[in-house]
This record gives sequence, C-alpha cells and structure tokens, in this order.
Amino acid sequence: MNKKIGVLAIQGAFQEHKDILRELNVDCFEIRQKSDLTNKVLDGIILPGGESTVIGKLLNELDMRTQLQQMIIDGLPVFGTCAGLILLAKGIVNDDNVYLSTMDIKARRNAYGRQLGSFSTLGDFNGIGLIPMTFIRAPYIESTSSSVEILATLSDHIVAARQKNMLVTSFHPELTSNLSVHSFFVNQLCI
Ligand SMILES: NC(=O)CC[C@H](N)C(=O)O
Repeated sequence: MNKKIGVLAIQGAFQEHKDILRELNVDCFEIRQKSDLTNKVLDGIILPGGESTVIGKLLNELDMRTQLQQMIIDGLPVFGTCAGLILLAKGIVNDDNVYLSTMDIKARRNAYGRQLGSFSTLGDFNGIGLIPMTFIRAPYIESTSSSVEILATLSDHIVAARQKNMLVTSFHPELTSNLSVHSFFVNQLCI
C-alpha cells in the first residue's frame, strides 16, 4: 500500500517537501491542526525548515505539541530539516527553549553566523554518497548521545543524524533536485 506522509504546514518551507514526495510518488498531505494528526493514518511526518521559535509557538497555540511529541515517542517516523531539527532536539546550546524534545542531540541555532548565513556545498551522506547540501541560517548538531547515528558531517560539525524513528538534517534536501534523503526517510524509516 502507498505510504502516507504528513508535512507540518503551519509555517516555513513545507511546499517544497510536498513537491519532492510527489516526485517520489508518495501520498502526502498537510498537517495544519491537531485533528490532522489524530484523524488520519500517518506513516511518517516531515517537520520543515522555517523559524523554529515561530513553529514552536504555533504548535503550542494550536494545541498540537504534546500530541505530536507523544506520537514521535510512540515511534512515528519523523524527518526534521533545519528548524525541524531544532524542534526535535533535547537541547539548544544557544537558546533556553526546547520544543518537542525527543531526540538526544544538542543543536546550535544559526550556527554558521551572519556571514555564512546561506551556502550550498556537496557533502557525503552515509549510505547515500555525495549530495548537494543547501544551508540557510542553519543549525548544526554540537553533541549527541551514543545512541544517535551520525550520517553526515561538514568541517567537523554534525549536519545529519538518525536516532531510531527520527532523522534530521541541518540542510534542506527539499531545495535541491536530489531525492535521495527523502527516499531514505520513506524507505528506511517509514516502514
Ligand atoms: N532555514 C531554517 O529552517 C532556519 C532555522 C532558523 N535559523 C531557526 O533557528 O529556526
């Protein structure tokens, strides 16, 4: 049966994720309110890039945060890009807030500073190979617990990682034409 992936669509770059999923022939729909989480059968969910403070605030205002957090703890496959990574982190080294707080990573927000706010490069992703990586005011992962698998590093900083049902990237694979990270999520995590 076709997998059904939700894309959190309350702020940020969610349309690009939908476009990639469509290219992969995966059914996807927008998650805009709590009932979208509870009323539909979900094989996985994507948390897009955007502004983590805004998405985090909206998750609370829409009464979605605790529900989503519990679903992830219960094993719902989740892929967080950029702000999505920050939402999943159990710690943010340069911010007092935490949001869903399900993944054993410590993130640094806006880690590349103003000068290098946005850039693209090629990087090696474990098991996939060289892929284009586009960073926009990106975080990186400063530390992880030993149960987190590191999938990509750039200049000694962790930019992709997995822990059980959770996959995160600092970069935006949805802003490139490379489908491989989404394909990895759908085929390796959403099973
Ligand atoms: N492109 C992005 O998602 C940027 C993330 C943003 N800097 C934040 O802290 O939320």
